[in-house]
Amino acid sequence: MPLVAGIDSSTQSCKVVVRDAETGALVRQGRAPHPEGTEVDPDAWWAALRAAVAGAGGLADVAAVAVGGQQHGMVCLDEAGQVVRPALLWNDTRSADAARELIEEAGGGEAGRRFWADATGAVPVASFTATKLRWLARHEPANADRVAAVCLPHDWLTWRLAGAPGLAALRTDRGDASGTGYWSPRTGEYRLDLLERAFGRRLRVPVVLGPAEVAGHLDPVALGGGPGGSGAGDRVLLGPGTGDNAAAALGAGAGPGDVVVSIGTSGTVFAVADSPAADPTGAVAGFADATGRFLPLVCTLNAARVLDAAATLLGVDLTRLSELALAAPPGADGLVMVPYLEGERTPDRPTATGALHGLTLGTSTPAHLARAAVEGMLCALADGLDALTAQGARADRIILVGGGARSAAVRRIAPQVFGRPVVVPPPGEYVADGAARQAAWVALGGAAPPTWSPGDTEEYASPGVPAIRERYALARDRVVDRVRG
Ligand SMILES: Nc1ncnc2c1ncn2[C@@H]1O[C@H](COP(=O)(O)OP(=O)(O)O)[C@@H](O)[C@H]1O
Ligand SMILES: O=C(CO)[C@@H](O)[C@H](O)COP(=O)(O)O
Repeated sequence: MPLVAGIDSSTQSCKVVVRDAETGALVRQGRAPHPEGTEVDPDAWWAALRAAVAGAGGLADVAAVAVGGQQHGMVCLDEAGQVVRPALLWNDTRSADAARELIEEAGGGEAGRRFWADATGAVPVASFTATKLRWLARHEPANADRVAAVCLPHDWLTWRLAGAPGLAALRTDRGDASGTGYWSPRTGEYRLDLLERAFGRRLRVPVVLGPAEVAGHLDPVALGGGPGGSGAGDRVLLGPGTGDNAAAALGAGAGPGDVVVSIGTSGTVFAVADSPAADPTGAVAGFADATGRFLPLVCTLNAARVLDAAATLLGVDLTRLSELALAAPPGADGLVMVPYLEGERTPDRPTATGALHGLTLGTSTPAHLARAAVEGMLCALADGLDALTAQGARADRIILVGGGARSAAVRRIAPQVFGRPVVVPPPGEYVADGAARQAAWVALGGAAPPTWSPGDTEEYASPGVPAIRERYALARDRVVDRVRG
């Protein structure tokens, strides 16, 4: 019974699962929080990973481990492998002007967007690593001068697990490479000319591995002694890892015809596809997946935290928020929340703020506000679903995952907003599970990852309520920008 471990180093926390490689049965798990903020010292991820591994009983008995991580984050290393400055995360919007510049420099407008979509599968937005490199070059030239290599959160953590054995040992995978803005899912090759265009010079980048290739071995001393340490670490295989959405697709067992809607810190809507996407509108990012296929994806910056914010506004916990939302009628009698609390990426409104429309004496109740928060967050994702299907994705089945899917209100209101049923797998850590399934593939070999039972899914069906989205569409663009300073 070989065991494998999967690690999810996502925005808000690090989660570790240890599973049976052949059956997928959960053996043990651990978790630890990440610091707040859109700029984070990678050492904080490492500390959280160590704590989560210790909570999961260590890695001494596993055959392989793989890391799924939040996408796009810019981790800059100097020649000695030291981190140059705190990482800028996917939800840090300071590089929005850099994204606009890169599109302008490629011809601007439709031509500029098409250039990037054709070259890299996606139109630059502030989330992507290439725009963060441009920001660094412009705003922190002394730091920029020190950078020798750039990698992503999961690449860096895999490298740390290997003992940080020099920059030449950095490894990544197709899924995460496809979110950098300087790798082409269509050709499977880096576009270092585009990295140079963004940053001003070329940098060392991780080697891109195939889906089940070995990235190295766990360094026996990397996790230290004690309960988190690995006793027999020198033979523990490291998988290539991947971005958290590609890992979630693997963990949820998504296949052709499935659309996954993930409600975590980000809201994502994505499909597993056989051919690469290139959407010049920029709504759909044509990423690669973790199995050798593709992962067209729409991402919003505002998802589970909209619910957190609504609960804070109302002074209730998330369970009560859900009860309140379900106590108001569909459409909340016309109260609409536009949920751009962090600015927004899809649509591209990096400096937008949120808004409440439709306040009357009748809608000024906690239940209406709770319902408007759930519906507004889901409407933004429904727009994403439309964009995905407009690019040719099939949506035979919608699978709802992520922390926000633990909300009964989200599960029950989603079919009313999406206009179709949703399938909800048992509550779990699908990113960590996907990383574990990749680790099992690395450990067991074969042409495809092992088939693991998905557990009992629940289907939520309810007639669609088109008025919810119609009203949201009237409100969506009526927001003001953030006040600077
Ligand atoms: N019962 C619940 N109802 C609503 N939201 C929830 C519930 N449980 C967890 N969450 C939310 O899920 C989010 C974390 O989701 P997760 O997918 O782990 O995020 P990430 O992977 O981005 O770190 C938090 O914002 C948390 O408030
Ligand atoms: O930027 C994207 C996808 O393009 C985000 O989905 C990040 O990958 C962060 O994910 P979570 O922490 O929300 O899971």
